Amino acid sequence: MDTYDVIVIGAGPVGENAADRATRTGLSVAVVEAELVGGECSYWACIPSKTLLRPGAARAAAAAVPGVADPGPLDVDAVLAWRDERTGEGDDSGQEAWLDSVGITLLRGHGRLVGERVVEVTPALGVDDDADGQVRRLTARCAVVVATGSAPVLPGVPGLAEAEPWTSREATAVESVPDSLIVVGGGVVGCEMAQAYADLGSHVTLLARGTLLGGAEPFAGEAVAAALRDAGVDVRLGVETRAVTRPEPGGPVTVTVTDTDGGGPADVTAAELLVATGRRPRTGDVGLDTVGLDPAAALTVDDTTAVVGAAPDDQGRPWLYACGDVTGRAATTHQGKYEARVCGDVVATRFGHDGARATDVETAGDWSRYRATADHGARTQAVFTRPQVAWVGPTEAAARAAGKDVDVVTYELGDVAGAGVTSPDYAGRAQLIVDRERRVVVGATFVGPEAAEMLHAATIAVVGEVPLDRLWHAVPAFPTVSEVWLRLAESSGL
Ligand SMILES: Cc1cc2nc3c(=O)[nH]c(=O)nc-3n(C[C@H](O)[C@H](O)[C@H](O)COP(=O)(O)OP(=O)(O)OC[C@H]3O[C@@H](n4cnc5c(N)ncnc54)[C@H](O)[C@@H]3O)c2cc1C
Ligand SMILES: NC(=O)c1ccc[n+]([C@@H]2O[C@H](COP(=O)([O-])OP(=O)(O)OC[C@H]3O[C@@H](n4cnc5c(N)ncnc54)[C@H](O)[C@@H]3O)[C@@H](O)[C@H]2O)c1
Repeated sequence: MDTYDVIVIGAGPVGENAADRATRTGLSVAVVEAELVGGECSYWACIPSKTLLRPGAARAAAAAVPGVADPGPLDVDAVLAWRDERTGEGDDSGQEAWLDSVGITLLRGHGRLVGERVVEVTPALGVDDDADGQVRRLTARCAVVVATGSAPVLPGVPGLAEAEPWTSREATAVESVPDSLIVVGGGVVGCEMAQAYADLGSHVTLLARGTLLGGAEPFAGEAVAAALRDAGVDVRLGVETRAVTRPEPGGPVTVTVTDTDGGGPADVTAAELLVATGRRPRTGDVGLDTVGLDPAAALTVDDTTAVVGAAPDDQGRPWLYACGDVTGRAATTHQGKYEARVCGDVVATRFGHDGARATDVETAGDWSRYRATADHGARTQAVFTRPQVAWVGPTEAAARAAGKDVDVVTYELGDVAGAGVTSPDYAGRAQLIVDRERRVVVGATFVGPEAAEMLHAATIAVVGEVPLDRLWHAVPAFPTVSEVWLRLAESSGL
């Protein structure tokens, strides 16, 4: 039996980071990966989707400025080639070399708990495993970290599974762009992919059962819906998908919808269908039942990333940890990697060779490196549509639902001097949610060109709980769009 101090199941961005931090006090760490080191994010999610979106954004930015020649349509082959270059065409040898360089052992195969601190690795389909097809048993002296990510959810619509729709994997790995595409789901994947495929020349129909980007402020989804329509996307809000038919495999596909208020039915036909109706934590085949946990549920963790409900080791220390999509806390790479840094540091300190510091974890405060506190009030998200949407902390509705007494301050980005010199038709909106009593920013949303780049200032204000009176002294440069901070402060009474 192979023994390591720490075993991480899943070498996505989150597992890699947890493993890296856990090595820092001298612990030996192995990661088990069933597919590609780098996970969903590197090959089928963040990186390919952003490379598919960036050329359209760059073209639009150029077209919005007087004096720049019409950039014309995108060169689709060149866009796909850039996507391939950025994703390494599914070659993870670079990431494998990085693991090696930081002293982490990679074991290829499917990892599954078979008891307390014992992990079985079985050969995974299509993976060149390290044990010649043999099952290996590994023991963790200290801790096991589950970082197995999430998988797309297909709703139980009649005919949908038989139609073999795309999930985000097929949409981001596409080799030729279909003439027309139906997207079911108005969340982040649905909106970003509708944008990308419209940019790439496909006729896109976006079917959303509610509004767009339901997790964001309503004005954000409204702005994205309007802009997608301007870009030629047929955006249908408030429609329920009832049935799907695809008579010939690979042939045209028809989706039957009804209005959620009772209208319809109506048919929409296209060359391809993408289903983007959410993801669920990948917990089903990780052996959670062998350690007394529910394999059908997300792995609930406390702020040290220890799994809630797992029995501690014989010294009373938590041995099972989880971070990233599998916890159901947040489903973004940056938030997952933040949890991974906390997880790795907790494990390294609790079990590391400098045992004298182990109590640091127990005595640490909320904003120490040993607590994933930002997961609660300071989660960030950026959506790379046009306009971009970026937010930190709760929306106004979520803040009020949580019983917070807040003021809401908004300002149109187009009215800021920096906007006028960025492009003549620059438009967007910034909104702050301000705790009325403490006069600190608890949430912020930006909608507009490159809004994602404006987010971090707000994140610092929220995490730092910077009072508005002090923010007043953070002077934005002229003429930048960030001058909106000054206008927002004025609007809040300064
Ligand atoms: C289309 C799309 C675009 C996205 N764009 C962004 C973006 O721009 N920015 C952003 O922050 N987030 C984005 N996300 C979300 C982001 O991809 C995820 O939050 C992130 O990948 C989560 O990382 P993870 O390591 O938890 O999981 P994953 O990236 O899913 O990695 C988990 C790894 O575990 C492996 N694994 C699973 N089970 C086992 C097992 N039993 N044994 C061994 N290995 C196993 C998997 O093979 C995988 O490599 C996007 C998601 C999608 C779908
Ligand atoms: N830029 C980014 O950070 C980025 C990009 C893409 C994805 N992601 C992450 O990936 C995760 C998954 O994205 P997603 O868009 O699949 O999920 P999501 O939860 O953001 O959106 C799913 C959408 O599908 C709708 N839906 C659910 N069931 C449906 C049904 N039966 N019929 C029609 N619509 C239905 C929901 O109402 C919702 O609007 C998100 O949590 C997101 O954080 C992040």
